Amino acid sequence: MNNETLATVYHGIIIHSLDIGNLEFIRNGLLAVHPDGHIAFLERDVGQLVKEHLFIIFSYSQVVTLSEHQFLIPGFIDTHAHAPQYVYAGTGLDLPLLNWLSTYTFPRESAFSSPTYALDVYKRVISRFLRNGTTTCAWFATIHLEATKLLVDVIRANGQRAFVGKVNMDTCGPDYYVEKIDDSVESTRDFIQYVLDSEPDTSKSSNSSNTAKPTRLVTPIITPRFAVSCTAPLLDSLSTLASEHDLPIQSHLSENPSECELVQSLFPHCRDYTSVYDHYKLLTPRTIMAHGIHLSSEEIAILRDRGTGISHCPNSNFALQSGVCDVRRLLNAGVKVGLGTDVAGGYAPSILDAVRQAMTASKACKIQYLARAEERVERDPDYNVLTIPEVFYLATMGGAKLLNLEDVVGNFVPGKEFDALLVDVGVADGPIDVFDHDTTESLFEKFLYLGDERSLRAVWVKGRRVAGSSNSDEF
Ligand SMILES: O=c1[nH]c(=O)c2nc[nH]c2[nH]1
Ligand SMILES: [Zn+2]
Repeated sequence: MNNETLATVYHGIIIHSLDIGNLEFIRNGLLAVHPDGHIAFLERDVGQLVKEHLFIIFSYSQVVTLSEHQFLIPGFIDTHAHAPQYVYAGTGLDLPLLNWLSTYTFPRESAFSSPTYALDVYKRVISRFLRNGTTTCAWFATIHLEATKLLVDVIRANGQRAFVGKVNMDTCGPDYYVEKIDDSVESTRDFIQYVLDSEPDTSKSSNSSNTAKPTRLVTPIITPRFAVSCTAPLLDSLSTLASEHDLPIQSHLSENPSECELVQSLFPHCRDYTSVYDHYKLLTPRTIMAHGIHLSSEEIAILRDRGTGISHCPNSNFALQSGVCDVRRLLNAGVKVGLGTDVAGGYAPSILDAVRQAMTASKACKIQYLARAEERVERDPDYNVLTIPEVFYLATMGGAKLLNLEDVVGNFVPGKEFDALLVDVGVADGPIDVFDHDTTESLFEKFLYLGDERSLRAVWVKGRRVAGSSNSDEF
């Protein structure tokens, strides 16, 4: 029997979110992964007898016993990132959104007309995100069909779970980076077919036992860049495409005050920015809107009623001086929220960074609230800063819910697929020092604030090891 046909049983500390604010620490857990990548069972507090005889009880499985400074957590979910923008991540953060787009973004994205260039960049960005523990990502590509197909190929070859969108933009762009509406729609249609045909949905034919329904690893996603860059007929055609193929949708919403004013002037018949997308039937339970910083209460109510969620991208919001998104307000209103890196408006290719900056953004909201209480009083007079369990939830289960993958990934409920990270806070020459007073809880918190790719010994998607700092024989 070779390793591929064996179940794997992990024994040790397992940490995951059952719900927002309900973080479960399992100290003496057993988690079994079926060879097809599904979680077969999760046992809490296994007895001494089982612990001592693991290798006999599970003689038909590989048994992995974690050390005291290691723990398993669900893989991170990045709900918003731009793959081509990785080439200038960490540069060009001196301008606000609209100037930033025309000065840095459009020139760089236009270079993806070259498939060879695209292939080289896409290999590097996917590998970088996987090493940082991003097991699922919602990607924006560029307007180029061939390059976007290559992004799908690279993602599949590297084993990431992903949503990939060919970007649509037929107006308000520079001459060198704008599409004709018919080309935009036709190439999107071609792209959808490419992704669907090259990975048939196995959910109808599977007879795999004890598992949730199998899902595709890469899903096409309809991607109008934002309301500024799409004409009304293009928005119409894209919503038709999404409903014809029952596909998710992603875009940007209410990121920057000048952008909001521009949208209002381009769509004077709509009451506000959110209503533009609503008018063109682009707000569905499968829509992910990045940012949502400057929303009125009415706009938030529309999002909640449509089941549309927000990808919170705090690094980008600070870096492009866009504003501070009040996540507590969105959560209180019942809007779904996940975290996004928004590379390269955000400079860091890591959801650990998004966790940290989400904490800082929440504290900035509180500070703002304290300083200007009379203006914000009707928002939430008892403003509560986000907690570690809440932000970890946003990085895992919250992202899964936003992407409608909550039955597939996000935590370790049996039947879900094993997308996971093996964290080692004691790794030699790593970013974390462990002291005698440390507890499992404090080490988990240190990992969230101080950890980096060295702390991730193994990264799995659907049970397949796709990255990690240990050599692959070890895990
Ligand atoms: O952060 C952002 N990045 C982008 O590429 C973009 N395009 C429109 N709006 C945007 N916001
Ligand atoms: Zn973005």
